Amino acid sequence: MATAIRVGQGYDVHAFEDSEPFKNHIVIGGVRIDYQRGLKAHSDGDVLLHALCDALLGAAGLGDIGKHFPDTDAQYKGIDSRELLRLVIRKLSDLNYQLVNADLTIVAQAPKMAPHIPAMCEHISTDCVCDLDAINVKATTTEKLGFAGRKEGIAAYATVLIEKGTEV
Ligand SMILES: Nc1ccn([C@@H]2O[C@H](COP(=O)(O)O)[C@@H](O)[C@H]2O)c(=O)n1
Ligand SMILES: C[C@@]1(CO)OP(=O)(O)OP(=O)(O)OC[C@H]1O
Repeated sequence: MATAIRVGQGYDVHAFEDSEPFKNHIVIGGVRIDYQRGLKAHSDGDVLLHALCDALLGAAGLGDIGKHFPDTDAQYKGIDSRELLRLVIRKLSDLNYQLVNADLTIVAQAPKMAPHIPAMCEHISTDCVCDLDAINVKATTTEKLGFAGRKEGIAAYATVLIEKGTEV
């Protein structure tokens, strides 16, 4: 039995928005966080899960999230991004890939992410069908610099390792 391992990286940004349905809360890592603004998106705007989906798809050589779930398709309007993550995991599983670990970074001046990180890790490990300690979520400000520092939006980075068992 030989094991193939592959790395993937993902990056996503969503801008803050004040109109319905993006008011008063954001969703990050599947956690709803009360906030004075929302994140503009076709889906629920979960920038962290979008970066993770891109990293997983990239690692498997499957393109990116927009290729599989176009933002012009009405079936994804307002969708819970955890559903997209589970669909991505199924695509990898069909190719006999599984997640080894994911290291994720949220770039946001506000709101404070730290209290919500344990719940994010729980959601992601459940959806990725992996151990909790395979998922690491971090947050950082940009010391008020750039679009994130001006609170114009939130960015997220994801790095993943996936493995595939192959018969030899
Ligand atoms: N939106 C954020 C940003 C950061 N944190 C936590 O604060 C710590 C310090 O952030 P710096 O940008 O000053 O390095 C960081 O380690 C995070 O734990 C946060 O919770 N939410
Ligand atoms: C998730 C999708 C699909 O609803 O839309 P958005 O929520 O706008 O997110 P984005 O990261 O811009 O691109 C991926 C899209 O295809």
